[in-house]
Amino acid sequence: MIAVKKALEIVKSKTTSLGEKTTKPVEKSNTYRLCEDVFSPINMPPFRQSAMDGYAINLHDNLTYKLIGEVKAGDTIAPTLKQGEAVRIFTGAPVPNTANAVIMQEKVTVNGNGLTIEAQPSLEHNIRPLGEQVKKGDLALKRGTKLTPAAIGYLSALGIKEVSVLKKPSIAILTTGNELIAPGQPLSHGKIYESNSSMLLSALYGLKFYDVSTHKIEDDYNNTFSKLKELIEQNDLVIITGGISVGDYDFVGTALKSLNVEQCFYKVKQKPGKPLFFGKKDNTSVFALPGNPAAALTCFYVYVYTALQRITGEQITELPRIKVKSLSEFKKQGDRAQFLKAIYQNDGVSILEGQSSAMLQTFAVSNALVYIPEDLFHVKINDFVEVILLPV
Ligand SMILES: Nc1nc2c(c(=O)[nH]1)N[C@H]1C(S)=C(S)[C@@H](COP(=O)(O)OP(=O)(O)OC[C@H]3O[C@@H](n4cnc5c(N)ncnc54)[C@H](O)[C@@H]3O)O[C@H]1N2
Ligand code: MOO
Repeated sequence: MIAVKKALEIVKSKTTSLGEKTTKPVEKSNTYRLCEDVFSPINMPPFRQSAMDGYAINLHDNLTYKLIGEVKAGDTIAPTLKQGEAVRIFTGAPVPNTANAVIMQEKVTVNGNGLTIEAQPSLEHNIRPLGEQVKKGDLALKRGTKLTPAAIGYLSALGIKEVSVLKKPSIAILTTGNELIAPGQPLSHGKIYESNSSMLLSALYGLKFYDVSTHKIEDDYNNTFSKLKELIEQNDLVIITGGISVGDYDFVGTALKSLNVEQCFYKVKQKPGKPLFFGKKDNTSVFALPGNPAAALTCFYVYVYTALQRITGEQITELPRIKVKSLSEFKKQGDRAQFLKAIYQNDGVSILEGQSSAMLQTFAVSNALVYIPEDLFHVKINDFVEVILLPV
């Protein structure tokens, strides 16, 4: 059995960025990282643009101008202004080449064709210069930039429709157990509804991993072997739940061994999630999570999350951890490190009742896990504890 910290170090050292490229439509590239520099195909803005609703003028040394026309957003033909002339103009409209300032309408007096301004503006006042944001051919976004809604808007504004990004992993979830029935089917004695696949699938979707398939097998060695062989060959990450403990019908460990999956660790000194397995076959990472649902989800947030961040080339690979005052007292039994379901609010963290690894009802209302290291046995009210913030 290895310590939590050591297990996390091993996950980090054994996982690395996939380094494969793929092309995505820009609107579907949120959270992907650019794998190439993007150069702007246009000047942005592509023309001298009015920043205000008002009047574009061709300056002269007098405060009165003659109105000769109008330019609105989208107009492609521009009037020609002589010195001392003005046109009505609107925000976003192209400023005629013959105008050199825009005066907002609140600062003028209009009298028929005559326009009087309050004071002489500076040259190019209220005009967004051509290429102010980025010039044609210049670097728009660097390789490695994580695409956010703002970045997607920016690239779209440059007319870019597709981006070359780092591929995200293809992931398979495999649930094991004769007792598992799909929700919607009648429940006979001895059976339970299978819940780990929808739980892990939604956690992955929440983290923006969409290339995920789910599979289910019964407790049968040959099926376990052949299904795992197929999934490991076809995916970058395989997440198994159940069948990893020491029961006579727990076949996952032996099947992984026969498939020559390198065992990086098996069994961690923690509660829940003691029988956690992590292994590698070529470039595929394999996690066998305990079947107990709360143990499976805890291991997902602590270990699988970290592997996913490493595989996608992120610098920060663990969920945020903060030190917060405990609003509860907690006495630990045993000497394993513990991850306790908890609710974090501004004034502190409450450790909840009902910490069994078989139960999800406590987890369902939690937004944090309190980490109790191996050498901590008693948490008193107002003691500072380490809190892992869950992405919920
Ligand atoms: N003699 C020992 N027995 C057990 C030990 C041990 O050290 N010695 N460890 C216990 C611990 S701790 C855990 S955790 C479990 C893990 O066992 P497995 O990973 O082999 O999981 P299963 O036995 O297949 O299932 C455990 C539990 O979870 C339910 N389950 C499984 N899959 C799902 C699913 N997809 N959806 C919902 N629920 C699921 C399953 O029915 C069991 O109740 O081993 C202990 N035993
Ligand atoms: O380690 Mo198990 O996950 O406690 O139930």
